[in-house]
Amino acid sequence: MTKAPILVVAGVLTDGDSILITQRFDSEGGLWEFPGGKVESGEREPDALARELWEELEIRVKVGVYLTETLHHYPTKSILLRSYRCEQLEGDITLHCHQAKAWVTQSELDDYLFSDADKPLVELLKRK
Ligand SMILES: Nc1nc2c([nH]c(=O)n2[C@@H]2O[C@H](COP(=O)(O)OP(=O)(O)OP(=O)(O)O)[C@@H](O)[C@H]2O)c(=O)[nH]1
Repeated sequence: MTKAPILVVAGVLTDGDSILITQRFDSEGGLWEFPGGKVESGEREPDALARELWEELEIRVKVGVYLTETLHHYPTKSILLRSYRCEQLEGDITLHCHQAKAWVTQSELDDYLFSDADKPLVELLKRK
């Protein structure tokens, strides 16, 4: 039986020309992604994203425009990844759930290995 996809929200934070990306721990595959996480039952997506960015990075954000969504089937689960632009309002980034962060320009995105679900978003950001 096919399981329902897990709804995940991801935030695209920018500082000038740079975009924030975060790297999972090696024990979780070590791939790069956009910070965010699973939407809890009854939660609005922007609220979930703001909560996740607080939990993961200790920053308060304003969630902005919706960017895109990708339905990706991993071998053991399916993810519906929905991304939004975010503006940092408060806080200094402190990593709680990732091993590294990087601020990268559009052209540098190709230098990082992303989760498969993120590839359409990466392509979109390279064109923006
Ligand atoms: N946050 C985030 N998760 C992503 C991205 N791309 C992607 O495939 N995922 C997957 O989506 C799922 C999100 O899980 P998570 O661990 O970040 O969410 P969470 O904080 O709510 O998890 P928890 O269940 O450990 O509390 C993971 O399986 C992760 O690998 C992405 O760009 N950002």
